Amino acid sequence: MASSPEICVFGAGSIGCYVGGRLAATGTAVRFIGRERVVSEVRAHGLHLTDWQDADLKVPASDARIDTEPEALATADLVLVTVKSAATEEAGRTLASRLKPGAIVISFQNGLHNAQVLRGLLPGRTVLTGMVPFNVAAQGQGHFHAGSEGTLEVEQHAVLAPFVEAFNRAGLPLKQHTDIVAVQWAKLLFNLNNSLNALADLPLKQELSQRAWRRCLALAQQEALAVLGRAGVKPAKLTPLPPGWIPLLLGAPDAVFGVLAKKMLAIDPKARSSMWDDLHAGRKTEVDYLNGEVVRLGQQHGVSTPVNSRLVALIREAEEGKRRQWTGEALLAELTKA
Ligand SMILES: NC(=O)C1=CN([C@@H]2O[C@H](COP(=O)(O)OP(=O)(O)OC[C@H]3O[C@@H](n4cnc5c(N)ncnc54)[C@H](OP(=O)(O)O)[C@@H]3O)[C@@H](O)[C@H]2O)C=CC1
Ligand SMILES: CC(C)(CO)C(=O)C(=O)O
Repeated sequence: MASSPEICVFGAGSIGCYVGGRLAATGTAVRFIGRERVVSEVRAHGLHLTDWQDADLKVPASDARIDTEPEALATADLVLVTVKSAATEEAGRTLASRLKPGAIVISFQNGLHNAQVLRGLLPGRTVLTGMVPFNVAAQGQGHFHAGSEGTLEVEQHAVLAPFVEAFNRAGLPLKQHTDIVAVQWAKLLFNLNNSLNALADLPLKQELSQRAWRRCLALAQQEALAVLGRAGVKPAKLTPLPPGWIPLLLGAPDAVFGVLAKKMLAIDPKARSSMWDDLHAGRKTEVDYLNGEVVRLGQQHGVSTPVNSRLVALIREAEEGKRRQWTGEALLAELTKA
């Protein structure tokens, strides 16, 4: 490896442009592979990366190395896979014939099995699971804004050593974990809100400020926690409260929640879930990889999961263009009769 490593982002969208953009803006050699729409946007405007605190970084268009062709994979020391879950298999096939010897891969995706899918297609390679806790919204003209807090997490491994400094410089330190499955499940418990946020058609802050929507999330999480309990999986504690207590907090009246859960509501007022982004753009969502995982694990362990099953069905309906206008109260009634 050259003294300063080269990083390639595969799937230049919200997460890829934000994480890769911050690395590029702070002196790391980063190349991006994405679709034509994003490629022409970044070639025209460069990248502008901001966050909910005071980060404000830029990569001028002349320095933004982005292409639709995957040539950059041949020289990368580290590849960050940031496509949506349904695109992971195709990504793996593209990486397989192009990665240089010794290149490592991190899946910075939601869901549970993306790294496993990549490993299956990349035998002999080191593929690590990563987790992005914060929200990133594409604002247009190459501007990507992180609207909530959190630290990048990744499966602990010695191969990460040459890259640690680059992530530190970017202000995105990598927190390494020995039990990444527990971290993934803890994140998935939060991602059960992605489907609710998409059905609510509201910014996250507004949705989570309403008790009825929070009670829907509490139902989905309680169901998931029961399944995890039966399966013997203990989700990691990513917040001051352990995962088992969060449904209780979610059920609190608005005024109490506003005081006790200040951090949970510290979200950019315009931020929405990545599943809302997908529905809004007419794309298939990741619901099968989120609520669908609860349903599958429930089936394996004989635990019924009517709430998450119903949410999967409602999102599938919305994907097919049969989107209903839900209030939190109406959805809560629908889920409690499930
Ligand atoms: N956005 C967020 O706030 C967060 C997202 N996540 C997770 O991170 C992952 C990425 O999400 P996000 O950044 O929002 O997704 P985006 O859809 O914004 O970005 C992914 C990009 O990759 C492109 N892509 C897919 N396949 C290829 C390919 N073969 N070659 C080139 N480009 C490709 C997609 O194009 P196309 O659409 O045409 O396929 C899309 O432009 C997901 O798993 C998501 O759940 C995690 C935390 C927060
Ligand atoms: C950060 C969070 C939980 C909400 O934006 C997310 O992971 C997503 O939108 O997919």
